[in-house]
Amino acid sequence: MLFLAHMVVNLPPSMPEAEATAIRAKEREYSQALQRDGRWVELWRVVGEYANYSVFDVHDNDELHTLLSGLPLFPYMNITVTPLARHPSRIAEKP
Ligand SMILES: O=C(O)C[C@H]1C=CC(=O)O1
Repeated sequence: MLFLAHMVVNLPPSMPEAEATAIRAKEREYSQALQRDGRWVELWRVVGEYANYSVFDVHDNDELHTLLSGLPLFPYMNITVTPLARHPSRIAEKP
């Protein structure tokens, strides 16, 4: 199942820079592992915002929830999830 996720990151200004840097490094490692295993299919920065649009390919809602709630930045994110279905007018085929 494909899902679009909009993630907005709000790190508290009071968070020490070293802590913010460490959590961002963990987030990068976590997200790249999921990209490598094919579940995090797209990752795009929203221009001018500390936010992204991502596409996930997972088995079900529970898997997506587990994956999202495991994000190191999860406690500092607002996430909106939209389930996706194939558009009937789409030409490009993806397996
Ligand atoms: O930077 C972000 O948008 C938040 C998050 C998503 C992937 C990642 O590495 O960090």
